[in-house]
Amino acid sequence: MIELSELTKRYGGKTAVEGLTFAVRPGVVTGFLGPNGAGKSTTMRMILGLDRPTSGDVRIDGKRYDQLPEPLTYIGALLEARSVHPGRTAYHHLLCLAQSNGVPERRIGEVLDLVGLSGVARKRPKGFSLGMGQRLGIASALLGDPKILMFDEPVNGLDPEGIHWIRNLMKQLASDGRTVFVSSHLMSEMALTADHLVVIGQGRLLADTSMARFIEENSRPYVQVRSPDPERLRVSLAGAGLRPVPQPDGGFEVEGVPAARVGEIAAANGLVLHELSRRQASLEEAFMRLTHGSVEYQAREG
Ligand SMILES: Nc1ncnc2c1ncn2[C@@H]1O[C@H](COP(=O)(O)OP(=O)(O)OP(=O)(O)O)[C@@H](O)[C@H]1O
Repeated sequence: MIELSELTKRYGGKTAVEGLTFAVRPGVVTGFLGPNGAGKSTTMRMILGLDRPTSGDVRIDGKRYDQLPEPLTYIGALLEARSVHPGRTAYHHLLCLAQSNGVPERRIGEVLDLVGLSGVARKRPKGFSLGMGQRLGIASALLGDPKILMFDEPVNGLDPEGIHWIRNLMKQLASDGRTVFVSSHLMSEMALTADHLVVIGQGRLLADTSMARFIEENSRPYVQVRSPDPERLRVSLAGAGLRPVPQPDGGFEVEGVPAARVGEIAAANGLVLHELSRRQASLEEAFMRLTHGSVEYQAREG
């Protein structure tokens, strides 16, 4: 478990993270979301002891990072910036990490196998593709067989096969009972991967809730309905006190009513329907709605 308590970080006059309190629990994938500059990387760096909090504190299974005897065996992380010594082979890179963390050498073969890099173990990572580099980063994170894993933008720049692989790996790690904390800007990907969400904006906590509740609380469900006779459908729905919103495909979106009621109104008016479905907004729409007020860098609408 990762526990943050009133965590605050200031860089001069700039407050990057302010009073963050939340816990990341084992057994589920927890997504970490926030607009650009919200403070996600700063928070992750503080969890790993790479940045000192101005105030507040972070505990990894009850201990501060600098109190962990062999940190890699407690928490493994993939951060955005890759830090691999250019002169070392993939195997040698992992060997150095293993030796400084009391990890037996045989574990290197296991993690290389797990991430699919056994064939290039003796090659230097400077010739690796982005996907191979990410796999090596993940091998480093898994090396100490830690109970807690943290990934900052793990799917950045990966092809669909690589994205699919990382998604399944994270789910597998969580179902093994590990704590998995992952940041990403790809909402559709996050919706497929995370069970729980922590959302921040301008350094402050905006939400700490399950994926399903987050979407439900930050979006309104609606009914999508389509008929070969759209004008009569519109008149019938409006006559029943509803507000059908026309869509480009000739259908309507209707808020604040169950799908069954829309079907009954259509039947009572002898209307044929080609579509009647209940829709929930996507994670992306829910995220945009929640964070709208805390977006720091916003492009002008063209
Ligand atoms: N070393 C630093 N010195 C000064 N300001 C910093 C430093 N690191 C981060 N910041 C500022 O703190 C804020 C939070 O940055 P951070 O990189 O943590 O955000 P983020 O949520 O990870 O953003 P992104 O999604 O763009 O990666 C930003 O306004 C950033 O400019």
